[in-house]
Amino acid sequence: MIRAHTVEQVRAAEARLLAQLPEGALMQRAAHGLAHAVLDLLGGGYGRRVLLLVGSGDNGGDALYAGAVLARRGAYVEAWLLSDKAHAAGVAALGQAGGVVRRLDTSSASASDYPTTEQPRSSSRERAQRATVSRRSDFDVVVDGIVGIGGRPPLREGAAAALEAVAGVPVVAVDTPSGVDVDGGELVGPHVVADVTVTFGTHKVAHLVDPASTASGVVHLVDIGLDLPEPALEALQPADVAALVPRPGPHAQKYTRGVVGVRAGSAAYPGAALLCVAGAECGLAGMVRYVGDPSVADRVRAARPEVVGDGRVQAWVVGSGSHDGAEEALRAALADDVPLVVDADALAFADRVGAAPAVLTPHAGELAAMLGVERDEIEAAPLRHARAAAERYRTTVLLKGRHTLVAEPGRPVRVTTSGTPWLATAGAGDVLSGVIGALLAAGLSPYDAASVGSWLHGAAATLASQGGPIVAGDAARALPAVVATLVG
Ligand SMILES: NC(=O)C1=CN([C@@H]2O[C@H](COP(=O)(O)OP(=O)(O)OC[C@H]3O[C@@H](n4cnc5c(N)ncnc54)[C@H](O)[C@@H]3O)[C@@H](O)[C@H]2O)[C@@H](O)CC1
Ligand SMILES: [K+]
Repeated sequence: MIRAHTVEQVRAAEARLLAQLPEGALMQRAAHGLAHAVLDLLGGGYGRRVLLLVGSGDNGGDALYAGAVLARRGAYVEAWLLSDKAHAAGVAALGQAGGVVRRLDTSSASASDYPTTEQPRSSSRERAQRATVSRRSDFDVVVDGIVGIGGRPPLREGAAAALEAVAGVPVVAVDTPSGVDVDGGELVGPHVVADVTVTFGTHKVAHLVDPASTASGVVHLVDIGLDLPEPALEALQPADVAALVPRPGPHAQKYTRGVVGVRAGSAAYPGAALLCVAGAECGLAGMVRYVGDPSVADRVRAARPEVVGDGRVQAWVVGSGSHDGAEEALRAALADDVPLVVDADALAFADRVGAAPAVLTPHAGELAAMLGVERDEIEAAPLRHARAAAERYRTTVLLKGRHTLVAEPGRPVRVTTSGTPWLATAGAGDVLSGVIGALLAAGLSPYDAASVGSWLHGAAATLASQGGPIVAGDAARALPAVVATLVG
C-alpha cells in the first residue's frame, strides 16, 4: 500500500522522532536520500552541474546538505538563495564542500534579472572561488528546495521568477513541488512542475491526488524512520488488490460466489447494458442477471449466453444508460435490500439510497450536478468534493478521473493510480460499474469493491492498450487476465 499523510501528521511524527535523535540527524537522512536520488538521475556526480533553488526553511536545508554531498562527489553545485533567511548551517556545509552560494534579491525579481553569464569550464575550486554563475543551459538539474510542507501556495513572485529563469532544465523537487497545496492536492497559482520528487517519511496527499500529482513527476520515497498513524489517503498496490480479490473456495458454486444483477441500458442506449454486463461478467461473481427493456435483454442474451433474467441477487448495478427508466430501476433495486452501485442516470436520485450499502460512481460533471457546483470546481479540487459528497450522502463515493478517488466517511480516501489515458473512452464507466457490482455481490464492502474494481479496471485498460488506443469493451475483455496475474 502507498500511504499519504497530512502535514500535521508528518510534523507530529517528526517531532516524536526528533526528540529521540541527535540534532540534525533527520535532516541528514533526508539530504542523503535526496543526494542519492539526484546521483541516480544524473548517472553520477563528477562533472555534473547542479543548481539548488533554496527557500527560507528546512526544505532549503535539505537541498543545501544534499548539494554538499553532490559537490563532494565532484559535481559543480551552485545555490541561489531566494531569501536572506536560508538555512545557515546548510549554507556553510555547501560552501565547505566547494559549492557556490549566491544570495539573490527576490523582492523585485523578474526572470531576466537572474544570472545568465556563461560558466567558465575550469576546476570546481576555481569556479567556487570566482563564484561565477551559469546560463540555465549549463545546468543538468535544478533541485527545488524552495518550500516543502511548510509552504503556503501559490509560489511567491521572486521564487516563480527564479523558476522561470531555468525553465527547461529537469527538476528534482525536495519533498513536494514548491507552490502546490500539499494537503488538498489543488493548484492555485505558480508552482514547480517536477520530473522527480524525492519525499521523506511518507507520501504527501499532493503526490497522489490530481491536479497536483501532475506536478510531482515520479515520486521517490526516502524512509527516515517516521512512525505514522492511519493515513489520509492510500493507493492500493498489486499485492493489496490480490489480497482483496475474491477467489472461489474448493466447494464454491455459482450462488455462493455471488449473483450480480444489472439494471442498466435502455432502448435509447442498449450499448450501456452490454458494457455494464461485460464488466459484471469479469468472472469474479458466480452469475450475472440482466433486467431491462425486452429488446435490450434479447441483445444482452444474444451476446452473452451466460446471462440470465430476473431473480435473487446479492448486489445490483443501476443507472448506466438507463435514461428515463433510471428512477424506476433504482426503486426496484432498492426494494431488494442488497448493496448497489448507483451510476450515471440513477445518480440524480442518489438521495433515495439512504442507509443502503452503496457505491455512487459519478464523473466530475455528474458530481457537479449532485452537489450544485460547476464542473470546473470539481476538477480543480476533486479530493475536497469527493469527501464532501461522501459526507453529504453518508456513503461510498467513487469520483472518476485520471486518478479515481474512493471516499467514505471515516476512512482514508483511496486513490487509483493504475490505468492509462486511453481509458478515457465512451462506455468505460459502464464497464467499471459492472465490475464493482460483481465485487459487491462476491461480498466485498462498498469501499473495497469500489477501490479494487477501479484498480482492476485501470490495470485491464493498461494491459489491453499496450500503449495504444482501446475501446471500453477491450478493457472488459482484459479483466480476467489481470485477475489471473494477480492470483496466479
Ligand atoms: N521537520 C523535520 O524534522 C524534517 C523536515 N524536513 C524538511 O523540512 C521541510 C519543512 O521545513 P519548514 O517547516 O522549515 O518549512 P518549508 O521549508 O517547507 O517552508 C517554510 C518557509 O517557506 C516560506 N514560504 C512559505 N510559503 C511560501 C511560498 N508560497 N513561496 C515562497 N516561500 C514560502 C516561509 O516563509 C517559511 O520560512 C520538509 O518539507 C522537508 O523538506 C526534512 O529535512 C526531514 C526532517
Ligand atoms: K520543494
